[in-house]
Amino acid sequence: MNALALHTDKYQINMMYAHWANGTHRNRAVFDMYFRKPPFANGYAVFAGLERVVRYVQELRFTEEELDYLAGQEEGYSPDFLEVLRSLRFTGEIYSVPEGTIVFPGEPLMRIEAPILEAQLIETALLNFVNYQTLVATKAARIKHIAGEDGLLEFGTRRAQEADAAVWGARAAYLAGFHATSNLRAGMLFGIPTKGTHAHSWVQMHDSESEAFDRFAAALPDQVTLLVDTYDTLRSGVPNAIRTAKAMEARGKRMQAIRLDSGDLAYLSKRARAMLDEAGLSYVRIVASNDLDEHILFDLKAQGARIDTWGVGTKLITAKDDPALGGVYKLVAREQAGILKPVIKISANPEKVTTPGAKEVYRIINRQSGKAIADYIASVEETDMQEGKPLRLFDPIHPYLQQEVGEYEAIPLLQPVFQKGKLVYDLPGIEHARAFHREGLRQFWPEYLRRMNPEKYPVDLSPNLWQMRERLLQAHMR
Ligand SMILES: Nc1ncnc2c1ncn2[C@@H]1O[C@H](COP(=O)(O)OP(=O)(O)OP(=O)(O)O)[C@@H](O)[C@H]1O
Ligand SMILES: O=P(O)(O)OC[C@H]1O[C@H](OP(=O)(O)OP(=O)(O)O)[C@H](O)[C@@H]1O
Ligand SMILES: O=C(O)c1cccnc1
Repeated sequence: MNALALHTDKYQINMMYAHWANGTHRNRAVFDMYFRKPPFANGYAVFAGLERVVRYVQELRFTEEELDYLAGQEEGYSPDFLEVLRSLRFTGEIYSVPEGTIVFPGEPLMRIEAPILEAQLIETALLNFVNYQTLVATKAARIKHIAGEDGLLEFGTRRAQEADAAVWGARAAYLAGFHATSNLRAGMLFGIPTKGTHAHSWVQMHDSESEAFDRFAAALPDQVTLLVDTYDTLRSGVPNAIRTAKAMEARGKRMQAIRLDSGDLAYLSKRARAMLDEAGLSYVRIVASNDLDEHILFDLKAQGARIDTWGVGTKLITAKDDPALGGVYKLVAREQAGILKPVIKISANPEKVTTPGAKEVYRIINRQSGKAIADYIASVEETDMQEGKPLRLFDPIHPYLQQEVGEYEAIPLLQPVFQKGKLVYDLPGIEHARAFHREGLRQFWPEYLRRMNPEKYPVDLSPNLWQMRERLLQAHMR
């Protein structure tokens, strides 16, 4: 089940076949991956999915079963073509921003340079991995932004769009600042912390709530979080939890928390906090869950809710309010007579006109403030920004919006990941990627990071690139 070469759209194989039939399948091509609009009307996205992409590319090969399946297709692919597929391996270059990077619309997140046969094959899988993981990481970052230093638990597996989404979504949430997941497989696969409380069924399996609480505490004395809303949160759940906590104290143990899972979470948490404090149990924390997202968190905090840890499931793992990131993979250069020539895709919508050529992205940091001013896309041959020469920044759609910058640092965002088909990138561990993400956020003024109506962060083109795009546009308009 791990074979993923056919995890692609049929049109990719058909184009690959037609290239092969015409003898052009070894011509080199350059593709950019980027998105046009951040999800959730957020100001940015959090890039995720590279680890999955690396594993996929490393293992990319057609199995006999896959080749047999292709041989039976109505297209009648020639056996000689299937032989070419049998020996296909990725031999090209992939550049990518690291996982956890704060990214913006219109800038290349990945650049793929390879024979067209390979570059075309991997499009679908790369978009599949990066679109989903980036979406969930971005949703998680929004929730984290509101939660601040509170605890955040990922509870989404039961509502996720199948098993892969559950584990990679749990990883994306951790990358963006969640503290643990309830999914043990994600914990094992990625080395992320796991946490669990108990369900209503535990209470219902006993003759009384207090018996259920005592038996749970006896079995797992160091990991006791009791769900207090099975019958009546304030009349029975919290008083029973207090009795159990006191009995634990007599055995030298401390209850960790209670969990609220229904009703008015602001009111109930304040009342529960007061009851716990009055009983001398100020160390017992309060966990809340029930269809939470960043908006409800914001509201609950505004109401003075006394919640220490938030369990978030459905709305995070399914990105319920904006469930697809529209990342695309567009051809920007192709080999002609042995050299790579930029190509353009024209659209009546100026935002959809592609930016031709192999490009690098630089994050321009103001040396005085240490904050990011803009991202600057230049052709790979341009070196002005590495040499610190003054830059003219202007909006590619509204070129009259301009500024000059002198004292800056230009950080290249795209890193080499594969070179001539070999992995040259040291994949950072998840803890490292998570810390990198947290540090990256510090580079941005809060105006770009706020939950509602964020400022638009500038993503600009170098004058050279802009002129080249204009030239190609004019040439096609004639
Ligand atoms: N004080 C509050 N302010 C804003 N939203 C809240 C507050 N308390 C709870 N919520 C949210 O309101 C929604 C209430 O969900 P729902 O209508 O299912 O009620 P419930 O209390 O869970 O009922 P049930 O007992 O049927 O589960 C949830 O998304 C919850 O997180
Ligand atoms: O609400 P979410 O953000 O998706 O978090 C996960 C939910 O899963 C559990 O509920 P359960 O499966 O028992 O269903 P219910 O509480 O919705 O009835 C848990 O009690 C949370 O409420
Ligand atoms: O551990 C929990 O409390 C939990 C796990 C999954 C879903 N809801 C709650």
